Amino acid sequence: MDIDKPTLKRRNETAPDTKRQRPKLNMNQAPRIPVRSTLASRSNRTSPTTSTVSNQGVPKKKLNNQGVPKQRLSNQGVPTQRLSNQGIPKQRLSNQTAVSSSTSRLSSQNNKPATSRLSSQNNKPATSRLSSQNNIPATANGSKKLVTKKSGPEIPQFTGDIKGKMTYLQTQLEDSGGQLTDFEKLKDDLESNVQNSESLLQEALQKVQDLETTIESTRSRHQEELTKHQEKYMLKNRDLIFENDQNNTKAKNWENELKQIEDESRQTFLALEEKKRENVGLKAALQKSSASFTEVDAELRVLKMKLKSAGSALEEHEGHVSSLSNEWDTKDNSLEGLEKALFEQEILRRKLHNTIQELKGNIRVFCRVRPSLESDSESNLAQIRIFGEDQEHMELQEQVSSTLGKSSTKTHNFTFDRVFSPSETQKDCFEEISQLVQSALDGYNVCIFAYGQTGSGKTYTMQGPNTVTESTVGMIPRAVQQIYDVAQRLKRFGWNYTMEGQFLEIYNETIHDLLGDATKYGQIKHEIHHEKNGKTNVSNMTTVELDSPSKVKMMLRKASQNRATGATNLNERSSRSHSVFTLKLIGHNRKTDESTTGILNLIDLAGSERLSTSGSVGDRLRETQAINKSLSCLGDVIHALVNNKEGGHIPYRNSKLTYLLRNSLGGNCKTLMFVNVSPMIEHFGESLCSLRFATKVNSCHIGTAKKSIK
Ligand SMILES: Nc1ncnc2c1ncn2[C@@H]1O[C@H](COP(=O)(O)OP(=O)(O)OP(=O)(O)O)[C@@H](O)[C@H]1O
Repeated sequence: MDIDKPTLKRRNETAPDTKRQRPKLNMNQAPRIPVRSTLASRSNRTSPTTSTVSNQGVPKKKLNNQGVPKQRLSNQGVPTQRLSNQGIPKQRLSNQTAVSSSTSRLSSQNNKPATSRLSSQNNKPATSRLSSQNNIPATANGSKKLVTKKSGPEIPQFTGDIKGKMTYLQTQLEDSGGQLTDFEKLKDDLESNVQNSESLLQEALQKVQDLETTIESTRSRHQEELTKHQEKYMLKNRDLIFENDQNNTKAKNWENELKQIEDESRQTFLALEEKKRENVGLKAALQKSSASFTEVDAELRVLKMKLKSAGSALEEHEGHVSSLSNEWDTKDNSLEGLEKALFEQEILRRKLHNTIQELKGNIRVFCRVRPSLESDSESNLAQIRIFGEDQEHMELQEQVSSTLGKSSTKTHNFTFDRVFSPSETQKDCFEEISQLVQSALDGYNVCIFAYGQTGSGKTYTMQGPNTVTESTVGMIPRAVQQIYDVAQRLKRFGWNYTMEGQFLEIYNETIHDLLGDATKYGQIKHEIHHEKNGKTNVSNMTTVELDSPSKVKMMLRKASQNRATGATNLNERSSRSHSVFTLKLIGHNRKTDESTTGILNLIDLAGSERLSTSGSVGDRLRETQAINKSLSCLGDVIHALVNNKEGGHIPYRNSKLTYLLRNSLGGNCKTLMFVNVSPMIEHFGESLCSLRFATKVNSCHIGTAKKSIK
């Protein structure tokens, strides 16, 4: 092996005396990493994408413990594995080959060969330096002979001088020790170089990162600006389109206007032409007119004269009108006087009317015989004769046979206030009772009720038939209509009336509200209360303000729907309850400040047939018993009123009906009873019973009615 070969590697292998050849590395001249070129290469590598950059802009996978990318370090000439712990493994540093390669790599960073650099530090070529340090003569000199060994340093062969050999080896060992120290120093230098390089690298990375951030922010700013410019451009574009549209519309409008103006000017021109022609005509007419003006002037003068004479005639007429006006004033005064007199007359009429009513008696009985119906047979008609000056008598003939079988005619005579024949109409009946309705308006308590057997015509009389017409309408609607009419008439005398209506039925001694909810019958209790001022109230009742006659129709319809009806063998539509319609009339006279409250009760009693003829059983039997009881109580009350001694007991409380009518029967009240009878012979017995009951009532003279005035 040639130890003079100028490479460190060879020198190490041959292990020559390197004591004085130790490479002296000047730290100031330590190899440096050209920052600029590294940065350039880094930026070239990192710039295409930001996705490989970690938070700090350095790809994570490439960072070792000290944050230095392994690959990059190796690129800079320092192997990655050698940088563990302090960057350079000791075992390799002891190996000169490793140092040599490291040095050569470091030299390559300075673009210089390692050997030449080391040589330059000593200003000598390395090989020559080493050979000079060894002071060993080259083989060519032949003074010393070197033995070449493959492993370990070559030892010169001394032929007999062992001591000299030892000294030589000693010297060489010392040299090797010194060389080792140099290498260790070199290693330290290299390590510090590596550290410097790392810090430089860190700096460079930081700068790269900063640059990347700057690039990123610049890019996003540019992007933003670009977006802004684009938006601005779009808005501007839109505005321009809009402006363009508007301009187009304007241009179109101007075009239309221009056209219109053209048309107008053409028309104006034509009109002007026409006017010109007219003007010529007018000029001609003016000439004509001025000629006739003279004639008109003369005529005007004549007319003025006529007007003068008409003025004097008008003055004359005005005088006449003034005298007529005076006459009118006088008549107006007398009209006022007449109205006053009429008002007084009305008061007098009321007084007389009620005096007559009182004279007629406060309880009156009318009998009404209904006509035979299609369902009745002609041959079964009873012999009934009505006669008397006021149609007040009636005679019923009955064929009786004696116990011996001899047949004879028995006559039954009755007298009432009025007997209505089957041919008499609803209107005829109402004429008679309208006087009592008037009394209710005057502030009296009036009670009109219909009594009779089932099917005798009570409901027909009080309300009318099922399908009602103007001629068949019953007493209740007629009474309400009359009250409306009279109330209207009385307005001129200062009277103002309000009307309230209630409709109830007494079924099996229980009160039901016929204007209420029929499904709640039995759930709501109705109590009768009599106040000290003579008023009667029933609790929980529906009260309807009757401000128009049509409301009465509605009310009657609802009541007839609610009314309990049941079939018996006497009448297909038999009312099994008493129905009581109560009309409260409250009047006030603003002229005299007089107030009145009248009550009109219109009652349709339940059928009065006897138990034996009704053929009722079960529920119907109980109904009939309740009806008969209340009707007999009514008879008892009337009987007691007839025989009334001052403070005598009147059994009003014995039935709901009599208790309800306490203030409408007797004392201050006017009572009218319709006794309805059937013309049929088969009902003869029941008719006789009804007529006898009515006679009993008719014989009563119950006190003197008193008006309710405040
Ligand atoms: N004056 C009359 N003119 C014509 N038809 C009448 C007259 N009076 C009664 N009627 C008819 O006789 C039938 C029985 O009359 P209504 O129902 O009025 O008897 P009622 O006494 O009220 O019987 P109930 O006690 O069952 O109520 C009905 O069809 C009715 O139209």
